[in-house]
Amino acid sequence: MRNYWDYIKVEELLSLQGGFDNDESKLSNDEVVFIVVHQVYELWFKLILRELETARDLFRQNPVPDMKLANAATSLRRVVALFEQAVPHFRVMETLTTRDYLDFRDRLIPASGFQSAQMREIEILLGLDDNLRIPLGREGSYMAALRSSDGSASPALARVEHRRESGPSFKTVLYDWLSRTPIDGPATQESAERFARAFIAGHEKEIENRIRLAKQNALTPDDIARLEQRYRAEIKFAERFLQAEDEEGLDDEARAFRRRLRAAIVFLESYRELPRLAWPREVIDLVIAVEQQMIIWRQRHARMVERVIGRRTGTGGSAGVDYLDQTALRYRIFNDLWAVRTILLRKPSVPLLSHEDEYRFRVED
Ligand code: HEM
Ligand SMILES: N[C@@H](CC(=O)c1ccccc1NC=O)C(=O)O
Repeated sequence: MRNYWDYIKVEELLSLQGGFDNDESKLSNDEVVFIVVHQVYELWFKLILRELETARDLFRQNPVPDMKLANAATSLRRVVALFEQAVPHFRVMETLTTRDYLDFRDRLIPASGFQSAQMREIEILLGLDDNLRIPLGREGSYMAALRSSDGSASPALARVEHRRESGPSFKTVLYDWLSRTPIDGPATQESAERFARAFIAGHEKEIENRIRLAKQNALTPDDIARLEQRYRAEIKFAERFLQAEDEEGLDDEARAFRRRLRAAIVFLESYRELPRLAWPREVIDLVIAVEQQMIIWRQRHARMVERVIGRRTGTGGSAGVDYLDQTALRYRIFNDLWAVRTILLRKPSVPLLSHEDEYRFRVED
């Protein structure tokens, strides 16, 4: 007969909180809290990975079926909800006082959350650039930290190695998809760059207007000079960003790709009321929401760590909170999506489209 305990595997699940010696009777409530909070996180990470993989596989198609964008949004919305649920969960860990935790902490050395394979898988699947990674301080790379203490392979290492080899990152396939956006006409380099030029002109006009208003309301001549300098820097940023002149070492093809990508993001954000652009824009907004939640997760973990162990060295050998604060600040994946929000224009200032009708609903025959 079908029953709850056989489906949820309750007995097996409740037998997994015994720590290194698999004997929960030897553990304090504090240590069982420590273990259970981690296990709950790993289950949230499991669900996040499933949804990110579904979204990645969807965008891996070329063309990406428009009818499937709603499914991608559903997966990404669930990832946001999972992180939003996981972040406050650190509150349970904060019921541990520093002294309570120190009662069993030394026995954990050198184990660390730095060895959470699924967190690494989430970073890899999203597309975190390895060049951004901050060394832990003990090993050459984050992959080395996944080896057993005698240097042998581990299930965690196998899991992460498999993820690294299991296809392109979500960022890669999403950016490829965006670079194929038909911008005010055909999906060509020329139409992308023509739109970018028109947008830059609109941006410059809007900023000039803001400088004029600032001059009318500024307090002192120094204020005017400072504000004008800032606004002119914004104009320069918009030009360099849309012409992809802000990145060193790009060859012509890579620079042309960056220009198509960035023009597409600006285009989707600027005309999102056009029906055929609505879902694509919803997707890129959800990608920002996912990355925002991941940054908040890192921050919330670091504040919990600071509350529980202060700024002492981590069991994994890192500088502890100082290391964690750096990763929260530096680990960014979707910089292009975030940067566009600096240059978007008010609706009256965006360029008029020549092929607006092509973005209205088409009656599929
Ligand atoms: C009392 C609770 C905790 C403390 C004191 C703590 C402390 C630390 C410290 C100091 C590090 C830096 C690496 C090291 O030197 O060990 C770290 C890394 C990490 N911890 Fe925790 N942690 C705690 C709970 C958790 C929980 C519940 C999770 C959930 C899975 C977690 C996940 C991670 C991850 C994924 C990293 C690697 C972060 C990165 O490299 O960006 N930690 N933790
Ligand atoms: N790195 C933590 C120890 C720790 O939190 C931990 C130890 C074993 C297994 C998971 C852990 N969680 C996160 O790092 C610390 O320095 O206290």
